[in-house]
Amino acid sequence: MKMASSTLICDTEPWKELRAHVEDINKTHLRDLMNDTNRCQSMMVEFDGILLDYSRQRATLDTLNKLFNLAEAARVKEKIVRMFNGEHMNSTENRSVLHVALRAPRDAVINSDGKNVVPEVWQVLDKIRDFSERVRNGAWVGATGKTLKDVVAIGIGGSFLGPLFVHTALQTEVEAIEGARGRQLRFLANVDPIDVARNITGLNPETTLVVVVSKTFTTAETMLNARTLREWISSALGPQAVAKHMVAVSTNLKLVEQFGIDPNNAFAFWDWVGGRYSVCSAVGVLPLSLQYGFSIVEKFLKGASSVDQHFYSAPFEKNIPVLLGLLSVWNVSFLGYPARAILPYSQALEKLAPHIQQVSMESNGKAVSIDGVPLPYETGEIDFGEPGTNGQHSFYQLIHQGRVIPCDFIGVVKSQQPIYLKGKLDIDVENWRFEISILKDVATTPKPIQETGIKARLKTPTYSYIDNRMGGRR
Ligand SMILES: O=P(O)(O)OC[C@H]1O[C@H](O)[C@H](O)[C@@H](O)[C@@H]1O
Repeated sequence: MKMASSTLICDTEPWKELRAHVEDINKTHLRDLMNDTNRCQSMMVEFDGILLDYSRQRATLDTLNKLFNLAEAARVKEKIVRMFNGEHMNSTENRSVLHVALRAPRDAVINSDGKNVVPEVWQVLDKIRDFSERVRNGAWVGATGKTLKDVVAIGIGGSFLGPLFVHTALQTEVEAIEGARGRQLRFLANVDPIDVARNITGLNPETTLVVVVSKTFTTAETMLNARTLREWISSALGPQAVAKHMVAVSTNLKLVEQFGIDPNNAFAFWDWVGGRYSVCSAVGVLPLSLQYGFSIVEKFLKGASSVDQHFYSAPFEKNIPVLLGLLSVWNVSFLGYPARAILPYSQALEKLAPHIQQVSMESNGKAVSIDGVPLPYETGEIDFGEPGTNGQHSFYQLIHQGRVIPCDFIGVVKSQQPIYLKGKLDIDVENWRFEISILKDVATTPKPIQETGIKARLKTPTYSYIDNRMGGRR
């Protein structure tokens, strides 16, 4: 089914069918849905060590089919292809949307405006590899000849949250710990002087490298913080020290130069990268390579590229990003649940929720269609979250008491870190068991995770034990 660009999606048949279908779903109970083995087995998808189990969504296989019809009406597949082909999907700015090119293999061909952008991407990645190695092995030194062992990355929004998330996830990873030995990476985002004070406390300008990260190089908070740290360096070491102690990441190399940073020490990215999707550009790769070494960050890029390929080629029934997107639309625009809780049972994923908050809430939740027509329905969810164990002793109470909030439980099968009390189960297994036990009223018994060979599991129970109709647990 085709949709004229000015037609609102809510005027299409698939949308109307889903609207009518809400009634059917309201008559069902998750306990009964969970008794349907065929349904539950069909609602598990695995890719590259990630298992998505969405059997606890308030949805049937019929709901899914209707959502796939909606995706067809919205021409999702066609849009994915157009995006990867570098078409100007960003119609308001008339630009390509090509963050996928940032992690494409060296020999890939991805065109934007008739030019293959992959060689440029790799030129910058090679430059980062070279620069970060020189800083890390002491070939590049500060103004007084000392090795630069600490990095302060200044940036806000997309120039902050993605890199912070990955940094937090790597901090306890065994190989990354080795790469980071003797080094510190800090992030300065807030214009509040307290954030400046916190970030320079304990650092010596002589051994500190400042990375100013800003797509536009005009963001008020970032520029003020950049001037503040420029002053911190030059008042301690003299103005000529800035060249050795400050580098930049930006699409606006002219403004970088005007600020006083040598353009040779600027790491470019491109206007076809949305700020919130820029973690795989120099925005994330430079500070993270300085801290952990390029080879570790390259693994992160490879992982992202692998999910890109999955998103591009997997049929929608097996496509994890597409399924999660469609279920969000179902929950928000049809079932009327405004929020989504992101609940990783892993402290390493502590900063996932703030990152997703920007990626999701700055992208979705629009009041108008792409053609500027006001929308008569709600879009986009309110994302929030914390590591699950901590959330259990905080905001879960409200959820237990009957407010329906779709929850994404993220379990990790093998923790980055061993437990210290010998003879106990691995801590993530404990958490997973807890999750299984709280779902016991509705769950068919999941296979023990040790047997699945899966690295991570993402569950998306819409109401699970949360719904009062289940009788509640607490
Ligand atoms: O990277 P910058 O140009 O400094 O922008 C930082 C942030 O600025 C604004 O808030 C935009 O809405 C964000 O998407 C962006 O990430």
